[in-house]
Amino acid sequence: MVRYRVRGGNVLRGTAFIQGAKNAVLPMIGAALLASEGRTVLRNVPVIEDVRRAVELAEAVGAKVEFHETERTLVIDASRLTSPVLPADIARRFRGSVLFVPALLHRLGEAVIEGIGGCNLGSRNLDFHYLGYKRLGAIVDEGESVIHIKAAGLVGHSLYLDTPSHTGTENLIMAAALAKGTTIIENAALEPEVLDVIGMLTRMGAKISGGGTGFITVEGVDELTAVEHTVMPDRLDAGVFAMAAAITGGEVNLVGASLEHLGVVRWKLEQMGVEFETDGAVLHVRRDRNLRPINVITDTYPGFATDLQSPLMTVACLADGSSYIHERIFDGRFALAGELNKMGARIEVDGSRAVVHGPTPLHGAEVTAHDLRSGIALVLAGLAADGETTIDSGYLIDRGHAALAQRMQALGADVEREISPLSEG
Ligand SMILES: CC(=O)N[C@H]1[C@@H](OP(=O)(O)OP(=O)(O)OC[C@H]2O[C@@H](n3ccc(=O)[nH]c3=O)[C@H](O)[C@@H]2O)O[C@H](CO)[C@@H](O)[C@@H]1O
Ligand SMILES: C=C(OP(=O)(O)O)C(=O)O
Repeated sequence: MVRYRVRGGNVLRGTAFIQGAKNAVLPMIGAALLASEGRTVLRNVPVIEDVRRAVELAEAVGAKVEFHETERTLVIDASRLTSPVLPADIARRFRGSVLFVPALLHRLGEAVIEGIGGCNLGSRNLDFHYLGYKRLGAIVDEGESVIHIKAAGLVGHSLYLDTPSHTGTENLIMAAALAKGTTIIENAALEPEVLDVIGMLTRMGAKISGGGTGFITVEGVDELTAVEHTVMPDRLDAGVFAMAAAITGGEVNLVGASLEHLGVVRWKLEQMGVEFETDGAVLHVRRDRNLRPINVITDTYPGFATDLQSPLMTVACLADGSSYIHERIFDGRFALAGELNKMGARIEVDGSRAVVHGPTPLHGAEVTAHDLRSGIALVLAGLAADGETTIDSGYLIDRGHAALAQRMQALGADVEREISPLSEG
């Protein structure tokens, strides 16, 4: 029912406040459920739909949760969990629901997964999670529609991930944190969000070493304590606002953005002609020359983040020449190309590779978000387009970006969020 309306042509200037990281706060809510006493306080929580769903899911399993949205603070009391069931009507609406499983296994001895949601990006398997739980002693019954996991006390073991899964690493660390004995996780994810979650778990009393090396050791402890933790800034939100400045030839100050976390994304944007400068704790971004084309291959961190590949595809439409994009993480991320082509782009897709023929002036059109990042990529396209762009299925954008329209308006963009009876999402 949510739709974004963007009228293009305005150059973005001013200050944007970068939200706390969606992909850090969701596992942290899962981690908070591991504490059987006391109240956890999470600060810098992004006010996004995924967090609202996570609050509903935590309440569904028995936790008491207060989301003080104005203060961007969550207070979670998980001293009494009452149900192992992750109900389909909530769990199917976001991916982070998968991060509740370790707490349910430790606290209630079982977890019942009626459905897992998240962006529709092609195949999104969970086999590393289930194999890991099994190696730690759980019984996993993968039924047609319901997955039932039982564990009468997990025991440490050596684990290996075929690829460094982000949530897989977080889940196996949480499962190992309260297991008996030592767990080793090889080929673990290196994303900054994973390190922030390890930081929180460590303060809760978990014994975790090797974070950021790909080889993590977890010594199980008997209990974890509720703590206060401030969620790291969202590097994907920061990347999007940097690209919004870039695509409009503007100049913005990003408060709360970490240049270090942008990693390769920063180097690629610089090659395209975008300038970054840190001014103390503020990141200054501007673009005042023609955009150059770029080659991008997505990868797990520290490679180019797949979640920023979609907005980068939009920026590439305006570059002077052909850009080449190879998507290596998800097989269903190029639905965006068809939407951008409706706006005048010339993008050819061949399997996991795309060639963006720039520069193509974009014009407003009625387009659809297929997932969170294609949605925000279409907002960027609308900013650069002639005329008006409407983006249906706007709920997907609200899953991951807080107060997007207001923050864009503060930079001078003409972006409105509206509730439409005609569209879905
Ligand atoms: C809530 C959250 O943090 N979501 C992020 C997380 O998703 P998520 O944790 O789901 O992504 P993963 O890193 O697990 O998945 C990456 C790839 O590994 C495959 N795979 C993963 C697990 C598994 O058990 N088996 C398997 O084959 C997936 O199909 C996919 O092709 O990382 C993605 C990749 O950076 C990001 O796009 C998402 O924003
Ligand atoms: C893929 C994403 O999210 P999720 O894993 O929550 O679906 C995303 O944030 O772009």
